Amino acid sequence: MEEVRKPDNKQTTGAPQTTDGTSPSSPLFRKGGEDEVLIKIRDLSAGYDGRLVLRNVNLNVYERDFLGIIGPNGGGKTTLIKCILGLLKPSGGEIICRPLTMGYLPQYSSIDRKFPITVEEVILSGLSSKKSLTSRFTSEHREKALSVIARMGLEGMEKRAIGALSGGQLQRALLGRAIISDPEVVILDEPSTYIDKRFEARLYELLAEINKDCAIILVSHDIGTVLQQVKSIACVNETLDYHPDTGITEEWLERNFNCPIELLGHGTLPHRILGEHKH
Ligand SMILES: Nc1ncnc2c1ncn2[C@@H]1O[C@H](COP(=O)(O)OP(=O)(O)OP(=O)(O)O)[C@@H](O)[C@H]1O
Repeated sequence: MEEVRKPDNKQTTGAPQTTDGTSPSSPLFRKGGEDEVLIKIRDLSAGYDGRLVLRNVNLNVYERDFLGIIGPNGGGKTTLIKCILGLLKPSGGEIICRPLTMGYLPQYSSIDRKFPITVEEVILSGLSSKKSLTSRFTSEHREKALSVIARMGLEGMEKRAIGALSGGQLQRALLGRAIISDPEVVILDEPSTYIDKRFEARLYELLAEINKDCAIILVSHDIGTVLQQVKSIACVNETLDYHPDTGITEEWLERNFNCPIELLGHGTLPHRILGEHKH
């Protein structure tokens, strides 16, 4: 049973209402891709208060994909994620998927740090869908939370309120919440904003590990780092331009960012970008 999210049938489940139509010449086709398509996005448009910020977006997210989403500020990356998560109703087009478990790490700026909740409670809250509203977390849930706390390098901080964490520690706690349920898709919106270089290396090791069984969608401004981690890349700037691998060119970036971008070589992969633009 697939779920179809359309403007006029929010979160309706039922048979898919469109055929895939993907062909080898289509941007939706991934070279050598025999993996199942987990999420199909077709001609999606979305926005706020009648103003469209996304138009005609087409994208497939595959099983075990590691999709990087890049793009200029305000280009619509978070809006696309909100649509995928079912938090924002599309204005047009549709998102088709079977019921999937998704873990989500929101953008840091959207977190209320004054909310009175501890590290352990934040991480456990990622298992809320595994129990009824009124029942308590089981000892197994708590053991799982402890192992995630260790994986996130937050040992000893279990009972600390999130308001007393550094930015990087809070992002690690939120990442723990996103992965504790072993979801089929993990969506990370700017996960390394406050994370230091030492944990960033661990973060990407961890993502490579969970990517063995789980698709990852990673939104980031750090194009150089993203290109070294992901399998495919999409640039969102009102529309979406998909690249089935990471072999992108400066021209591709410039076209999508609408400004000059310089890639510095580092091994075989672009390492850093410099924007010499006026806006
Ligand atoms: N809740 C909202 N209500 C009205 N407009 C919004 C809302 N959220 C985002 N927008 C607007 O929609 C556009 C796209 O925003 P979005 O957050 O999706 O961009 P983004 O690519 O994630 O940006 P950034 O790189 O700065 O995080 C922006 O112009 C933004 O101001």
